[in-house]
Amino acid sequence: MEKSLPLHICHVQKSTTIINRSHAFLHSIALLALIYYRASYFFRDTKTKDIPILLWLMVFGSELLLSFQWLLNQAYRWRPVSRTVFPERLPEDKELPGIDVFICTADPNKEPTLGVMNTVISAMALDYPPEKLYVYLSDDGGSPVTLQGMREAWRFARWWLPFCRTYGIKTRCPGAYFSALEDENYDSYLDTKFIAERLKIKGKYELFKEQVMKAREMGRIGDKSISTCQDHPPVVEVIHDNSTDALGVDQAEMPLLVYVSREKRPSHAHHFKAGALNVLLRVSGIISNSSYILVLDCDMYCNDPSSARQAMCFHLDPKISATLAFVQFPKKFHNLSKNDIYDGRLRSAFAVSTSWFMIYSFLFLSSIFKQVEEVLSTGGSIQTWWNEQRIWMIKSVTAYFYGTLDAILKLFGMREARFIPTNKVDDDEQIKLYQRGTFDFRTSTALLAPLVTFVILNLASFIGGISRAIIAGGMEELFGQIFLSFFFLIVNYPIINGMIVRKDRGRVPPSVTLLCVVISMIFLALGSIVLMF
Ligand SMILES: O=c1ccn([C@@H]2O[C@H](COP(=O)(O)OP(=O)(O)O[C@H]3O[C@H](CO)[C@@H](O)[C@H](O)[C@H]3O)[C@@H](O)[C@H]2O)c(=O)[nH]1
Ligand SMILES: [Mn+2]
Repeated sequence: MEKSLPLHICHVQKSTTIINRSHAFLHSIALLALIYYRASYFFRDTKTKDIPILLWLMVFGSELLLSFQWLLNQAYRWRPVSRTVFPERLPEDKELPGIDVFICTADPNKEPTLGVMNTVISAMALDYPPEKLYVYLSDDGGSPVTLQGMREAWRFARWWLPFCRTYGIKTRCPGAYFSALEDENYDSYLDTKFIAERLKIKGKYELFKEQVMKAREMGRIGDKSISTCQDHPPVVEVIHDNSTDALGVDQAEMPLLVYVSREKRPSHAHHFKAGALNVLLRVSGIISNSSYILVLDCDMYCNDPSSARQAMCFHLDPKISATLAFVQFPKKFHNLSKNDIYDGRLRSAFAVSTSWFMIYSFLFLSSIFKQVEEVLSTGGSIQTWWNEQRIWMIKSVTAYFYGTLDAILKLFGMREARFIPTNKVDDDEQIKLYQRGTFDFRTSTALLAPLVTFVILNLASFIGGISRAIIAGGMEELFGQIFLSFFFLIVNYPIINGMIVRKDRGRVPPSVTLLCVVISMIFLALGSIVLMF
């Protein structure tokens, strides 16, 4: 028997490993020195304690927290690897295991049906034996519009799938394929048969779009009293269509497509996406019961048709399959602008705060240089790093702050689990601002307030520091304060710009700025009270 070649190879990135570990070593020494300095304060003679204990504790607490975060982040820096797969070495199609694809949607208004159906179609069009592929959509909205959309998607897929297979189309999400087409102009290189076929399929796609829109209009008029998002009976429907309109393929060459809307009643907790996935497990257990499951959100699509086969290169490897739970593909975002201000690319960032001066400066520079090194070596630019800094600060004072608050409240039983699906409807004005690299501050006051307060406090700290240095001297002592607040201010210039300069609708509303000035004054007053003790 011929010796079987490996399905995948894992390479350790040697040079990155060395850089990461040396950096981790130096950085941890500096952190330990800082912690030692902070802790030694408590053993000092009370007479030499010039800084109030409360302040010391607060700063120490946040430094410990940041150090802990830093430590956790070392996990994926310790042994960076890259993996290569060889799908061509997989067993023959008839020996491949079945895959159940689970897609969840919750609300046809926030998650436009056309987008959800594009996800469904891209999953059906995966390069995998169709008789081994089963696509399930869970509709928590229980909406007839979505069900009708599924029937239309099925009809269109009968044209789309053979088109993709014949011409080896890489982008299997039709919406993405046709919109990318508009930007490119390479038709002169292509044969006329393909161009004609593509035109035909584009026509079918336009028709499909129209049908989905029509279903939406009908849904609006339909009787809302029978069922709502929160209150509806279960529906399971295997989508099929026996109409004889010129078929693209035989039914046999299409993956099975199933619509599932679980029963929801206001009196019963439905457990959000997790609850929906549980129901899909039960339904698929009866219909197909495949050994492997691919989970997608309704706003994702498979951007590489071979991804199912790629995943199988890990799952079918006898060396690791016994201990392998899941394969995770990196999320790629489409429509990212060049200067991606919201840092959608998802690289992680970190930093450590304020003046045992040498140690601080070392930690500050060490984390900045490490981050710059990582950004540049992963193909980013200085601009990317700058955006990451800003978004890290923004997330720290908003998302992480509220997340922590939420976790604490939940711990004390003062809050129940809640989930509001993200709005996936395209907002043209918002997209325009984003493409121009301008922040859109049209969001809740709760989100803006900590951010704007953070900026105002740093502004106060910067101005206060400068004037104290001028009036009373002592530039050396105040250098840390002045430098750090200046750094925060320039990184967050877009917020200052949104507060003061901009006049468009995406600016920071003046009422929010005013509110934050008041909050900042309260903070400063509290600070001075603490300083008095
Ligand atoms: O009651 C619900 C609520 C949500 N969803 C679906 O869950 C998915 C994620 O919801 P979304 O509003 O897009 O949340 P995000 O914050 O964008 O999602 C991120 O965070 C979620 C919670 O951690 C993860 O499940 C997602 O994969 C991840 O993309 C969507 O397909 C929803 O349709 C349901 O099926 N039922
Ligand atoms: Mn999402």
